[in-house]
Amino acid sequence: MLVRLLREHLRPYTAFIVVLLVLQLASTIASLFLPSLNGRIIDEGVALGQTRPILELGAIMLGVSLLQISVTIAATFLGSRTAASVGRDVRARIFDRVASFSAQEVGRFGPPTLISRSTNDITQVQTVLFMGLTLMVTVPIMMVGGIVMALREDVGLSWLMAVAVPLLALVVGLIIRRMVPQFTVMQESIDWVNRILREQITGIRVVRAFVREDHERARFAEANTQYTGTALAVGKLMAMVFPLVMVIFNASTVAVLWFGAHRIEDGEMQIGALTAFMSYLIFVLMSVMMATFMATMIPRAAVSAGRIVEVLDTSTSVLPPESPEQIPPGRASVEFRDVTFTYPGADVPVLQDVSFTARPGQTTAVIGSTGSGKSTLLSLIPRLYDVTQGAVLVGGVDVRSAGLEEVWSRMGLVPQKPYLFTGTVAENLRYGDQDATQEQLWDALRIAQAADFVAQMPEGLDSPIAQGGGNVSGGQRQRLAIARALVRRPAVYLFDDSFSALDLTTDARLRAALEPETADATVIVVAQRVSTIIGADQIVVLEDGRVVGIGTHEDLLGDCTTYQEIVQSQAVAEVAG
Ligand SMILES: Nc1ncnc2c1ncn2[C@@H]1O[C@H](COP(=O)(O)OP(=O)(O)OP(=O)(O)O)[C@@H](O)[C@H]1O
Repeated sequence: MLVRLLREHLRPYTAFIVVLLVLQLASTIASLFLPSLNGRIIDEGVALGQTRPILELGAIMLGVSLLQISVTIAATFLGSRTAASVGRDVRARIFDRVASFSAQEVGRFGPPTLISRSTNDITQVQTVLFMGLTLMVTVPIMMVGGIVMALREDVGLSWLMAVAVPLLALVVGLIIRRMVPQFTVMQESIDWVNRILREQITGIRVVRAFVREDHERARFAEANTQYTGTALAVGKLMAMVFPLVMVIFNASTVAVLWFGAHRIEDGEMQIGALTAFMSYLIFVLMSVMMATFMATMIPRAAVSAGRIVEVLDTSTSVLPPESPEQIPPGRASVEFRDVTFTYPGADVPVLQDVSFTARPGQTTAVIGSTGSGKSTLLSLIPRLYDVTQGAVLVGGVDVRSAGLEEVWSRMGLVPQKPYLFTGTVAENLRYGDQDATQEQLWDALRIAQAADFVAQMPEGLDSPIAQGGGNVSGGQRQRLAIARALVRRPAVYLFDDSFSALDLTTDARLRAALEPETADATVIVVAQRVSTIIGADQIVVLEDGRVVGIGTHEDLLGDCTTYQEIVQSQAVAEVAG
């Protein structure tokens, strides 16, 4: 998955990568030359007391070092730029993909994991890519070049290389093998801590109201302790790596000095060659270490790449038609034709054989006990889900045959849990229509019975709205969401239990103000309260996903037992209240 993801996203940066590889090649070759030059300065200059070779070779060394430094800087810059660009591209693709998802796909993944996949997982891949781009050439050339150059200096000491390199690879490899499973546990622990934290922050009022703070604190402490424990275990292993590596490095240096000194004594080697050999040995050991570290990061990044590709490979179940049909402009009826709907993975349909027509200029109400399928019914109209059987028609056109944008642009949806975005009141209202004037915004607010409280806000229309609408009350949020739908002036209004958080008087005033505004539109209202829908032109009564009655309030009182029961239960509740 990692290879596939990178192959797909690195293609636009091929030229960068070629330049980067050339730069790295130059940098590594330059690095490999330095110890040899240093050795020659010692042997040809210092040992013989000659200043000229020292100056000449010193100047070459300086030049090579400057070249090496500049190409390394350029290579690192290019590497980090390419990795950051790939990260940006993958993030953008995930965003586009998630934006195309229907409620079904969002529900399948869940918002938290979609967020962590587009942040944390991409960072993992980006880090490995950066390391790969900067080490890909350096490590193998350094390793092979280091061995070749060391052998060129002295073949007699090569057995030291044959011992030190595998020993280091073995030691680091063993420690890292123990670390990798801990990394997985650590990732899970972070998820756990995040999950509890998120729940506590969003549910803080419930936690306080039910005096569950101690319980929640204990729950968090448990997750926090596991995370800390894992981090400590990883830390201990990390702490072992450095001293062990240093022991191997130092022991190798001592061995080189010891055996090299004997060879110098026997006249088989020169001091400069010994220094160069030592440097090459360190080069090789360093590259082995880097390669091993890289090898540990790849499995983590591969898991992340798998999670990213899973999102990118998921197609929306709500597909746009190949040649969209046009919904006739102007007024548009909404027709349910023998609609059956089953949620993905569920055995039983939530809606069965639902048929009715909501006409322009009329208000159609949908009522039923909780869980009877009212919200589901509404969600089929703007294609948040597609019907399992039957069809939903808007303006006589099956919503699956019309363009998605066109279907959405004809609807003004006020969801059961309205969501407001971070920004100002005006910005939120203009979600309905970007070009709406201040006048139009105030009109919509007046109809939605929201003008008074917006006028009282310190900055009126420019007052800030917190994420999700956290700084306004539930009822105010509902009214702002209604105003947002009104600003759009759609052909079809869908109100999903949108009046439930309003007191009876505001509810009545709002409905009265809405009536002239929505006179030409098709209005579908889902409601729990009979008083909200009593004047509707048509009431559809749902029970367990089936239509058990259609008619006006009076008709249904006469012939629909379920409706009579609902009316009766609410009357009893009112009397009791
Ligand atoms: N995303 C989902 N996946 C699976 N089942 C779901 C999903 N959403 C709702 N359901 C189920 O579908 C049924 C109908 O739910 P729906 O929200 O449409 O009812 P409702 O009549 O609007 O209820 P309420 O008045 O409480 O809002 C319920 O039994 C619910 O458990």
